[in-house]
Amino acid sequence: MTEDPGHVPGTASSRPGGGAFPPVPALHATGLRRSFGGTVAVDGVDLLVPAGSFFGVVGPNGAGKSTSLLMAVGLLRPDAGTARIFGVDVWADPVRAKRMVGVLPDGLALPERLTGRELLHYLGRLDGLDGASAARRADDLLRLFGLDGTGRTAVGEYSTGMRKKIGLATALLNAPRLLVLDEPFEAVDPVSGAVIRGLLERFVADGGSVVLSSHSMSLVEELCDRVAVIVAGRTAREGTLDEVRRGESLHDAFAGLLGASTANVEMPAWLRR
Ligand SMILES: Nc1ncnc2c1ncn2[C@@H]1O[C@H](COP(=O)(O)OP(=O)(O)OP(=O)(O)O)[C@@H](O)[C@H]1O
Repeated sequence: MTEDPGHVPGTASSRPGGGAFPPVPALHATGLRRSFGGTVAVDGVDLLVPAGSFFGVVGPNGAGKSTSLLMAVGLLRPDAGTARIFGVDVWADPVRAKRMVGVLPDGLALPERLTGRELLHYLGRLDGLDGASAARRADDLLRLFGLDGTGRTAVGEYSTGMRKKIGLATALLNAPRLLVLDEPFEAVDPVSGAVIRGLLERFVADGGSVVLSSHSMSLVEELCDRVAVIVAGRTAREGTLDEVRRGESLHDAFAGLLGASTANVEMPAWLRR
């Protein structure tokens, strides 16, 4: 079943009888579950990302954020659960669903021997762009991310931050309506970080939707209007930023959900001077 995928993000659809459908979410995942062998990675994650929102996903290491995002965009098959992008089921109609989303997965595998420009041009052509458009978008994106001086350098020789930026460029290449970005600021220098941040804010201001996972609570607090906290494979709390932090800082709310404290760190005796 679909939920009116042609609907314009952020607006209520009207029907002839005068009533209004609720706006179609940019992303709606329910009951996601996934195990790897004996390890339960995700054990009941729900994500409701309204169209036009800037949505943050936070959680401790190993909580299941990356696995949940992969399932939500149709890159990893869940053991159970559903995921829809603008109402289109990512498993029933993957081509249509994937056309609307740009993804930066964790540990993105890239063709190592291509230059950044060749990679973007090639992916653009695979996405159906004509040669001139693919070349123009490749050049625009390389310039945007400060990679236009990389010349003949193969992606395999890129630094960690450069790989993150070329990954982001690939996510933007097909001008998606939704961006799902797994730790987009990780390993990125401060100037590039500011560019990415400005770009994402502009993307949302223009009607796009963004889901990003991050370990930076301050960044999530500054950028996101909605947040999901994933703990031990489940959505522990989800809502507007204020609903999730409940009068505290996001950091304190997060630590509280984990029952964690950094006040009394037990230093092993052998490490003491
Ligand atoms: N391909 C895989 N094979 C086996 N186990 C996996 C695989 N992918 C993830 N896991 C396990 O699933 C759990 C959740 O991992 P995941 O990467 O989704 O967590 P995360 O919240 O994104 O963590 P981090 O913040 O450290 O990136 C972990 O226990 C991890 O070891």
